Amino acid sequence: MPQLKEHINQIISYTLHHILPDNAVRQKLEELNIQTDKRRIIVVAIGKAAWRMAKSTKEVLGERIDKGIVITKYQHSEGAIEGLEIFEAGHPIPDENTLIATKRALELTSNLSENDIVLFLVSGGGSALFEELQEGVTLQDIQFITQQLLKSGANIVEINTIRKHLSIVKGGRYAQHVYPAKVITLVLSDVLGDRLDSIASGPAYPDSTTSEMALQIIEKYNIPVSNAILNALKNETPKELTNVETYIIGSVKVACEKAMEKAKELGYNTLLLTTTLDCEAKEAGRFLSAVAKEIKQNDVPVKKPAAVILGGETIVHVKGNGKGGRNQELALSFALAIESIEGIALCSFGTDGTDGPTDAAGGIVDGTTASKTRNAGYNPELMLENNDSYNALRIAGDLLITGPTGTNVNDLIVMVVG
Ligand SMILES: Nc1ncnc2c1ncn2[C@@H]1O[C@H](COP(=O)(O)OP(=O)(O)O)[C@@H](O)[C@H]1O
Ligand SMILES: O=C(O)[C@@H](CO)OP(=O)(O)O
Ligand SMILES: [Mg+2]
Repeated sequence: MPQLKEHINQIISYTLHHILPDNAVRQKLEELNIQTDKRRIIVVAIGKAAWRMAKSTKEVLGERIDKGIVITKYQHSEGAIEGLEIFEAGHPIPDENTLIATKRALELTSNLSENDIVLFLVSGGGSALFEELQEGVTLQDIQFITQQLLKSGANIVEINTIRKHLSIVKGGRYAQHVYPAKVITLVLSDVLGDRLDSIASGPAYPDSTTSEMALQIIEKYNIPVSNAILNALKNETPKELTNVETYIIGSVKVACEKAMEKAKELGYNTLLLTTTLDCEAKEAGRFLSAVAKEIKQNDVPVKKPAAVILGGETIVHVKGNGKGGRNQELALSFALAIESIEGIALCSFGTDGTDGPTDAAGGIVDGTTASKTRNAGYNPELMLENNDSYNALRIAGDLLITGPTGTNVNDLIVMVVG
């Protein structure tokens, strides 16, 4: 069904264009009237959307910015921004450059006074990109624990509970560093339910998680850690901060709305199924195949031609040694369940343009996908089992490749039944 996939592509392009943070940043800064504030302004931008958020901020505030820094993932900077220092670092595992860049951010925001504002631009990815180590914790410790957590099936709230308690800039501690300056934070949310203390591990937000919770998570997922790490986890994060002001300027809900808008324009009956999908990726794929078949056969719960939209972040228990991501895994599982059925297509992708440790944003599949992989001599069921969704979809020619998008509001799924 080439036309269905073409429509999905149009829905995706439209959505990605309309969820760039530029306008939302501009609007919020104007609404807050920061230009006229007499205090000195220092910009600190972290995350995968940091560059674009900083660029729009510069466009609005110009010379009002005294100094600033952008810390983003490799290949996510789009060039120089006058007056701001730009750093790129490792994600999702922090590296030496994370520490170097963060050290610089801390220097730029040291010894501040009540006459200063830190304009903190936060997007997902910030946890790996903004890190200063607690005494007794090494970079290798953080890298190892992050690796273990990422493949354990732990969700991002759980992962960040650990990250917050091991860090001296996360979980509200960065706000303490800049005190008594005011931190005004604009947040692009990539966490379900927009939990501000979880997005980028909430460097300037009171932490709702505790050391006890962190220790329970270590136990729940059997993460091997030393006594030094257990001790570090016992350092409690701040639960109250008096110098922070926080605003959410975008989330997966906006992405879902934009996708619905374009689908309607293309003539589809639309259904927003959820903005909080959070189950195992391949189960979500299988479940959605059942919804698609119901629509195809009975026009239930929505009449054909139908576009069903979902937002969220699934999880994967990575057990195999293949290559993939949660969106590709969902798409492959869906493709297997609708193999050879016509009139159904689905795309699941990360709005940041990267799904797992791959160069794909996700997968865009239909009833021909699994057969194409099979006809090339591969076994797509085994590949799914081995968490090798990237190669299964690559062989079928059904990866979605966008490159870094400039934004990051979690994952979007567009399913169409014609
Ligand atoms: N081979 C694989 N198959 C499926 N998922 C994987 C695989 N390898 C890693 N992942 C998942 O990819 C996630 C990280 O993906 P990424 O797109 O970078 O996340 P985010 O955009 O939230 O930073 C990990 O949590 C892990 O569960
Ligand atoms: O930085 C983080 O903690 C998470 C959530 O905000 O982002 P990402 O999943 O993109 O790494
Ligand atoms: Mg994420």
